[in-house]
Amino acid sequence: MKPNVVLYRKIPDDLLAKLQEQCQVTYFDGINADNRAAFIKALAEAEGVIGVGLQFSDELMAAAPKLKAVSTISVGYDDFNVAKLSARGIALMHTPGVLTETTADTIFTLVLCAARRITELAEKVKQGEWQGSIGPDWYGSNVHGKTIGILGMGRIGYAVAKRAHFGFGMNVIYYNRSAKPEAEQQLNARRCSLDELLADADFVCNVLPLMPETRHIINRDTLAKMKPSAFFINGGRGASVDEAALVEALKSGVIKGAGLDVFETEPLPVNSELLSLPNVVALPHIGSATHETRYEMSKMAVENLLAALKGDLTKHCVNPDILR
Ligand SMILES: NC(=O)C1=CN([C@@H]2O[C@H](COP(=O)(O)OP(=O)(O)OC[C@H]3O[C@@H](n4cnc5c(N)ncnc54)[C@H](O)[C@@H]3O)[C@@H](O)[C@H]2O)C=CC1
Ligand SMILES: O=C(O)C(=O)CO
Repeated sequence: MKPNVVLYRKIPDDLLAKLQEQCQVTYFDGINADNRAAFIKALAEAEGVIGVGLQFSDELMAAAPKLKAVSTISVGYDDFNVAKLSARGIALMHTPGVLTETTADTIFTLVLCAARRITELAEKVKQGEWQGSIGPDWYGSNVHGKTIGILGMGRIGYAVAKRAHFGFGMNVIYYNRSAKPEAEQQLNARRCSLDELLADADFVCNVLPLMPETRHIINRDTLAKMKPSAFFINGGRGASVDEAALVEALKSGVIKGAGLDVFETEPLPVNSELLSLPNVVALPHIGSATHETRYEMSKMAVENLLAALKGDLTKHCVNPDILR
């Protein structure tokens, strides 16, 4: 008999067909207040779950007594409690690698947009405010030749650093829990302490995964250690930043500006003070959002789930130790 699978995010038709060939699929086009009860009911028979963008709470875990594998269509897996999944022998699969370069493109775009005030000034042009030759009040800051500090020199951190080093002649420093010899050899990157990075970087760029140690790693104290001319870029997770402290730092000139793809609450509430600040570039969590990359992520997530349901945890499994 085919295993029951609950899919809670739209995926391309050919990938849905592939999933349906091997599984009995119950599909939800995202979970909201109207369909949550039906989703919870469907979980009762689910051996597999696949989707993204939903906190997989204790309530949902309890509603899924037959669960064997969860496949998130993302590389970040902070929506899941890995320890609790492992304790129940449930495999957690994710999508590393396929989104690395696309996400690095987005993050570097934020570096450029924040430094050169692209969105702010483009808006002024549209509003008819470009009435003469521009002066220093519309100038930005150089990117080339500056120092970029990468928080989290993993797959995406390295891809951002590669762009900075080869494309823009930037000096690369990084904070990571282990040394990254490849980055040091290929990009002349220097590993340093968090404090050193904050003090030296012109662009502090967060690509750390969200976990208890990294929650609010950017806060009032760490922001105060940055240069007043520096920019903070967030391409990791919103909750790595104390957003109230960031707003304060941006308003009071503790730092110069920010480029943000991720937020503590998503979608970013329309009354967020961040939106009223001219020195903030805010994107709607589009790090990996290209047609090509989102297709590859869905494909990998489907393949991951099918493999995990057959007991194959050799690829893209967060907790392969459950087999021991
Ligand atoms: N904005 C977006 O759309 C996207 C955001 N992301 C975020 O980026 C994160 C990173 O993705 P990858 O680079 O693929 O992951 P990765 O696992 O390759 O890199 C993470 C790096 O952070 C380091 N690290 C982890 N915890 C640390 C700690 N407490 N202190 C210091 N270093 C620590 C690891 O050693 C590793 O080098 C994801 O977890 C996700 O949250 C990922 C994709 C898209
Ligand atoms: O994959 C992730 O972790 C994202 O944030 C979206 O691509």
